[in-house]
Amino acid sequence: MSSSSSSGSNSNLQPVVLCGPSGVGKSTLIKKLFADMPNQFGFSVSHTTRQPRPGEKPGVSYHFVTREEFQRLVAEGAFLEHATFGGNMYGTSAKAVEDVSKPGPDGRRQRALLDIDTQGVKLIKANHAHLQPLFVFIAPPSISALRSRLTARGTDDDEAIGRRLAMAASEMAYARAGHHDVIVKNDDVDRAYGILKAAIQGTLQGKGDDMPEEEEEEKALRSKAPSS
Ligand SMILES: Nc1ncnc2c1ncn2[C@@H]1O[C@H](COP(=O)(O)OP(=O)(O)OP(=O)(O)O)[C@@H](O)[C@H]1O
Repeated sequence: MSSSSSSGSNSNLQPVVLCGPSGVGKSTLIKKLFADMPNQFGFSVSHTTRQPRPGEKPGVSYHFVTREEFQRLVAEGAFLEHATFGGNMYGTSAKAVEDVSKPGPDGRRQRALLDIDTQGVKLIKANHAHLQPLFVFIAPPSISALRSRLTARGTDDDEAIGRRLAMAASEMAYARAGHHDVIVKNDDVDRAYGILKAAIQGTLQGKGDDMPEEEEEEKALRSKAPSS
């Protein structure tokens, strides 16, 4: 684990990368972190090709760019991840992540918090290793628990849940190979949050939880996932 020094209130500005299957509870844990440690963490400002909405401030809400500019940034490898939603392109640049820990107008620095997928983790490791983040994998107690959570959340139909589970199986295989600094098994939210907080504060001994044993269902799902 490495740390950066700062003159602000945060002594450790190492970016935190949270990664884990859809529905595993990343947003839930992030919400707890923001409530428990207010003003210490910040999200990077994304780039987008969509038009600003009333009240949105360039460079604050988003970096608004043209499609050409966006494509140029993609070609330069500037993004840790990018995707198209509803015809508009969105991306998280390495520079935007670095900017989080630079002093803002009030002089305060924040620690960047990223919620990205395994593809993004691989890109950081391959092309943006200088960010030196703390890589945390949030693991489900089991694939069947993840299925129940996704079903209970009620935001996806069966087909989408199947796709998410196949993706989850491949992300879990990547995590089992030891690419993350810390594993947090989100069985009980408060217990999981305790481990996450200790990892972020640098007081965790070891690498957190063990990955759950690979289940037969997970193996079968993995064969259906796009290779990542
Ligand atoms: N430890 C837990 N036990 C049971 N349910 C949980 C737990 N943690 C989160 N949940 C529930 O699981 C669902 C998915 O959680 P959440 O939306 O935080 O996942 P996510 O990882 O952010 O998903 P996505 O990547 O799709 O946005 C929510 O309904 C949440 O309340």
